[in-house]
Amino acid sequence: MESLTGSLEAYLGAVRNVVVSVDLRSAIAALLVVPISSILVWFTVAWLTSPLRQYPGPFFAAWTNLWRFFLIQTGENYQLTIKKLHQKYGPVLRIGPNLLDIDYPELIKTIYSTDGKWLKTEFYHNNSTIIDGKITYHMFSTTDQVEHARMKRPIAKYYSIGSVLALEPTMDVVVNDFCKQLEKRFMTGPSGPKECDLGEWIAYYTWDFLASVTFSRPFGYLQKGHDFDRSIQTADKTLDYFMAVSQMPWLDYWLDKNPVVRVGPPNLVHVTRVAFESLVSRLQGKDANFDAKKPDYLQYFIESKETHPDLVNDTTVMGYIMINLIAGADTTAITIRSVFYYCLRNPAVYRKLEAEVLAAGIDLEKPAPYGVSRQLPYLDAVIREALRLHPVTAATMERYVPEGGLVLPDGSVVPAGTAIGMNSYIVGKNKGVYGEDADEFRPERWLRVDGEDSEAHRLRLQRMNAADLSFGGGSRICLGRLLALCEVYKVVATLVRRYEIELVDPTKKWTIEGVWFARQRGILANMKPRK
Ligand code: HEM
Repeated sequence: MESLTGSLEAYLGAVRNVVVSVDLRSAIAALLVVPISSILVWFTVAWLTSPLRQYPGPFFAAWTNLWRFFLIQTGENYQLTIKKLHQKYGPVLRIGPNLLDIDYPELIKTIYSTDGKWLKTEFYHNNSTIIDGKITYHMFSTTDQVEHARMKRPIAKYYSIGSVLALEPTMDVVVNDFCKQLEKRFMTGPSGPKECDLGEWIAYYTWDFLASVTFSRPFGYLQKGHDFDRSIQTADKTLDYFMAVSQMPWLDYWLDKNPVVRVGPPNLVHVTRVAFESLVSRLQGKDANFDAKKPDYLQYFIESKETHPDLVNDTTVMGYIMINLIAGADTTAITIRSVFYYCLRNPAVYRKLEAEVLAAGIDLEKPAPYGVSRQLPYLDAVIREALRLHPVTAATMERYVPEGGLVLPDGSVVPAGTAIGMNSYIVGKNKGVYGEDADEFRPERWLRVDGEDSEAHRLRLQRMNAADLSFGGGSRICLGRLLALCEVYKVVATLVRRYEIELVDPTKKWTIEGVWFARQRGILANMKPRK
């Protein structure tokens, strides 16, 4: 009897447990089902009612920005995928619930305009710092046109060709130092000639170059021969963070700008410290690196404090210094690498370039003057072609469509508030502008061809120039482009003049890392001095 009662109790207990667990499971299910189904309904309604539904693109991209977020993690595959999708779907591609990437070079002037109506989107916002507890944007990342004009006005003139050329004596010191190090370490040193990771060394050159023209003091990468403070590596990580998080800008508030635990990329500690020390010692009149007869950007920026006391203070100057370094070093390195990589893989091109540079009367012992190198048509064609085929940035430069919408060439209207833009990597290869061989490196396309009269060449050039987005466009066009070009023309002409250069393995392809700054690796070269 006792055992029967025990079994009954055990049975009832088991039934109770089942009932309780069934209740709990249904409660949990109810709790999950409601929000999940609401989210699904919300996404479905948004998808069904979106005015962008008419534009083609990958299925998931129309639902969530996560599609781009994950694709970006695959590096170069991102730009290759966007290119393939354009080939499949045509010039208008929906790559986000509210984002269109278009390949209409004829709309560059409209979207990247100077009328101040096409605002940058929040894509740019995480490129910012917290100062006095407040998120602070700089000239590249602010989306507010009035604030942008206030930042740019005091210093714009220092990026004109006149101001840039005043820095040429300082540039020459860095170019000479670059050559000295290459010769010592890879050509004539005690260990004899050996192969050089030219891509790496170009980065040492550009970082030291930018530091020298900015505050008359190189970081020392050339002298030390490696990324001794890991700043170059850190800058790469920062850019990769920028590109990933920019796909869903709100993420930055949870990560880098999180007030409790910061989960952002590493800080550029050493670069910031050197910049800060230079500013302080200059303001105190104790900067031993500065020669008052040789201007630098720090001097220009301090001058801007006097000319625009209402707009510029020491914090602004620090921001100006940092943007010079961050926007200027990797970008120019990528361009110089492209020039050498493409030319050295195309012997006929390289031979033409050598012939032109060697005939230009550039002194073997001195860096090529900008005035001379800028006048060399084939060098110019080579640099333009490198910027076209491998532009520094390989992502959509997003802008908001203003009031009134945008009528596309197919007659459809993109409503105001849509994020839209072009990608230099895509428009630079537009076959309507550059021809069927747009995917090939052919500098001759920039020159007059046999049988082409000067008017036809002028018109063709005009069309290619209008489609050139390698430095962006409109009121947000690259501020440092003349400085960058000066740096690139000088160093390419100097290296070609002084050395015989060849790739260790001309058949080996470089690898690309990154999307916003598509950085290349694996450009190994052998070099020897010209007789
Ligand atoms: C070959 C080298 C360079 C390339 C290809 C390049 C490319 C670009 C591009 C494409 C943009 C526009 C981005 C956008 O609208 O989304 C830009 C903006 C900018 N660049 Fe460069 N850049 C180069 C070198 C430099 C240098 C040397 C500096 C300064 C020392 C610099 C400073 C800036 C600044 C400040 C902006 C923001 C301009 C604004 O929003 O008003 N860049 N650059």
